Amino acid sequence: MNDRLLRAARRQPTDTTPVWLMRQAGRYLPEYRAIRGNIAFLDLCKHPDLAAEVTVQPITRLGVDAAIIFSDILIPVEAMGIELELGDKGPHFPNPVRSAADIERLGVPDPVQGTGFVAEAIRRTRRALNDSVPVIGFCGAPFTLAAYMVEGGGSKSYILIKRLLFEQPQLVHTLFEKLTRTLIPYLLMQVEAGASIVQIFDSWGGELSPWDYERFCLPYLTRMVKEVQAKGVPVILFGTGMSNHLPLLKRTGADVIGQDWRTPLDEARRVLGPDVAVQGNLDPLHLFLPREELEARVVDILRRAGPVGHICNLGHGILPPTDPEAAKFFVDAVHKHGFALRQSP
Ligand SMILES: Cc1c2[nH]c(c1CCC(=O)O)Cc1[nH]c(c(CCC(=O)O)c1C)Cc1[nH]c(c(CCC(=O)O)c1C)Cc1[nH]c(c(C)c1CCC(=O)O)C2
Repeated sequence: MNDRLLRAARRQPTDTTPVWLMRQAGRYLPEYRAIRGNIAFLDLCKHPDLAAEVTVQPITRLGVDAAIIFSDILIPVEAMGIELELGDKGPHFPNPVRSAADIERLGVPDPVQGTGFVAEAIRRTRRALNDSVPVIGFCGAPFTLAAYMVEGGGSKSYILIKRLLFEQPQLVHTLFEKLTRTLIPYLLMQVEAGASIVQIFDSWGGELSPWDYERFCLPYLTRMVKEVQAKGVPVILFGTGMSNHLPLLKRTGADVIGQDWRTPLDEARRVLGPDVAVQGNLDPLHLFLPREELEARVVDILRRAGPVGHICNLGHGILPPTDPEAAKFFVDAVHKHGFALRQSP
């Protein structure tokens, strides 16, 4: 198996820098759009054969060093018994979670009964890949998931979830506790099915001050990280807008801390110290730069990160209008300059 990504996560030497792209299976790929043209997004997630097929698409086309299972962070939330719609405008919960009774009604699903199709997609993906690259499992973090559940969908201001947090903190702790008791077995099911590493997406965690993040999020994240690591599997923790939260993220014990493009990786390293790996962090919009400028950004990222303990990636998900050739150029440039960096560090 190409184990560059797993070695980098454990800060072991590699021949070059491993790379994958958040949202690497998605609408920028014509072969994804061809399948998605005939099936709704949630149905695609729940159809293990097709989910495995789209998971493998970017491996074949881009030559990335890992597959991330095709699914969504909201899949286990739906299994808690709340109606979820995923339309053109993003996720929508027609009956958002706003009261004690709403939280009381949520279940803690058995992972196989509620979301067994994810495990099946992982098994089929591993077979299709013939174990050529590792499979990344994932879930959302309690705050990011709760933000969708309480707001009823995406948000710009996060007023409802933050008001609930500050006006009725005990309610939010009850919700986070239920989410954590759902997410830990969900991640362990993915590990059991063949995920070799997992990523926790706290995409909107940067909306909270470090003070609130420490009190409301850290205890749950730390539990999730510990339980996965107890199975011998490394954990990547990713968030955006969290330059000032890095000391907290480090305290979760995660093996890898994912960075968006706002934090230069040498600065992240200065704060995080030598015993944590970093992931990132090209601005997804940089894939629209002329090729030689894109290449210069890659060289800069690799130099700042150094040769050990770096998984290269975008700073957030790849955007639908991106040219797949630009994504391929990015992956090739990381591999080429990653080799060169190790010849003359
Ligand atoms: C916040 C979040 C969500 N989902 C996810 C996050 C965290 C990552 C991040 O911060 O971006 C995680 C996610 N969503 C998807 C994956 C698949 C794996 C991958 O290739 O990275 C992963 C890891 C597929 C998807 N999830 C979604 C799509 C688009 C669905 C389609 O085909 O129409 C895909 C490929 C839908 C989705 N799902 C979500 C949103 C906001 C949207 C709509 C945005 C959009 O339309 O691009 C919630």
